[in-house]
Amino acid sequence: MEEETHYPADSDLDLSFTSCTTTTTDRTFSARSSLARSSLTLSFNESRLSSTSNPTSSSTSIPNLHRRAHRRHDPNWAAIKAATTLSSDGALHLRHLKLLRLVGSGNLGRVFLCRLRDYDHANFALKVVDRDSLTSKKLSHVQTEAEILSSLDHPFLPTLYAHLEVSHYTCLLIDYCPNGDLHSLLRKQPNNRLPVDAVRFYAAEVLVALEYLHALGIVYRDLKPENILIRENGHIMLSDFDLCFKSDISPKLESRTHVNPGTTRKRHRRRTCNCFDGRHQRQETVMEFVAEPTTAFSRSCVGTHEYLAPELVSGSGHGNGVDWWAFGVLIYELLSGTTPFKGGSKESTLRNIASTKGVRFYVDEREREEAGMAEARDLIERLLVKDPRKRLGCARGATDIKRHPFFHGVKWPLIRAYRPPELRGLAVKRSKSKPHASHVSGLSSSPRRRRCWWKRLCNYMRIKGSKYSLKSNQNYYCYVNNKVRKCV
Ligand SMILES: Nc1ncnc2c1ncn2[C@@H]1O[C@H](COP(=O)(O)OP(=O)(O)OP(=O)(O)O)[C@@H](O)[C@H]1O
Repeated sequence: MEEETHYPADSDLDLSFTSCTTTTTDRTFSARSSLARSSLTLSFNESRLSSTSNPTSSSTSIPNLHRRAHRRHDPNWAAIKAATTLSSDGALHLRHLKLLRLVGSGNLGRVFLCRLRDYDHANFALKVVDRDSLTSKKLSHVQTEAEILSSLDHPFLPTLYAHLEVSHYTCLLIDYCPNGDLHSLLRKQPNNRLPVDAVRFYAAEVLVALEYLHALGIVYRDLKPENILIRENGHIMLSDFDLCFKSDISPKLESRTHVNPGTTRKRHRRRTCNCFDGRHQRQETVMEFVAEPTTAFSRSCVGTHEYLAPELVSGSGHGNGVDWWAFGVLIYELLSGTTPFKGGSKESTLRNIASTKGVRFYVDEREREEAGMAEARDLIERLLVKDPRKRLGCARGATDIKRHPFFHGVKWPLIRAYRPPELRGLAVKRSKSKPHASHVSGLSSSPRRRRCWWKRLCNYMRIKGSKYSLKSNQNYYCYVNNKVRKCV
């Protein structure tokens, strides 16, 4: 079926943004919005980003992001560049876009799927905000979102292709995510929960995105599955930056000493004797880059009830620790289908968060045995520490969290190349280039799973009657090495 399209002219904005919604889209949207949890804002003394745009003037602009390193091969930029080359003033205008359908609405505005008029192969999302219908506080949220979007350059965060100020509308052109959000995806899974491997994949990507935001001094403050969108390639894109808080950061290099019994590295090495077993251990001093806004401070109570950190609920002031708390709630929800402090009402949820009671897990035996579950529970317990000073991530940020055993084996620099999980209701378009050999999950396979693979491989070799017989003291890697040597 052909999609209904509408070509907006800069002069007929009111018509363009109200006439192209189809009944189907409305149905999809209302189903999603009834389940999604809304964010709250209770501002006491907000320090907001200063606005650079003039909201009354009509203007069009394209941020100069395409010069940035990781955008060089982005086909969407190529399409935008082609469209603007033909434009008389070299800028992108609303008339260059055709709106295909409404994909969702939020507190601030509506989001449309759109394409460039003359370059049909690239999809974009256009967030349209009617400034006339917003209060001054919501207007400041729009400005915050626009400014933060324009400063981002990361694969797990949106790219702002254009920021159009036309009449009383603010339009932000960003990447379109056809796979919806993680909240809707979770609801499509058996028992509303994801397997541990899939949780590790999404958690690792969110962690890297938060690390990047924190390095820019941005505290996200609205982490929840509804704000984690899934791109066409199955990787994530954090969205919704209107509740962010920007602080000054002072990146520093910190030295950390860690004990490594089997290290062969020569750098900064010192030998110590273990008092308990008398064995020699090596102490390594590693220099680490820490760029977390650990001194950021805001008193506003913003976020979504079930994801609010205790210091947000009490209004005692907060920093980047609220994101690490929400990160713990997120992992809990992805694993169990519910949030850890959820009560019968919003008030009782807030009471549970503010109480001294710790996190409790309700998992059945089968789930308890799932490889990685124990590590996941340990990580959650360390993140959901009510005192932010003792919470994992609050002292040195993502660096400490990445080191937790739940993420053991994840090769962080290769995170973009990991194969996304295959889940019910998720249609992932595989890239032509070969993805990294291991899925994030496969890297930290349990000894039980490795034994299982090993057994299967032995059976297979027996059936094939291979001349490369496997002895029980050989492992798979020895086998592969032998085979390679013989081939040579
Ligand atoms: N880039 C995108 N691709 C696909 N869908 C999107 C995109 N951005 C937003 N959406 C969808 O549009 C809806 C509203 O978007 P968004 O949350 O950004 O609006 P908002 O006004 O900031 O909402 P909120 O009430 O959460 O502040 C959401 O359901 C979201 O899933």
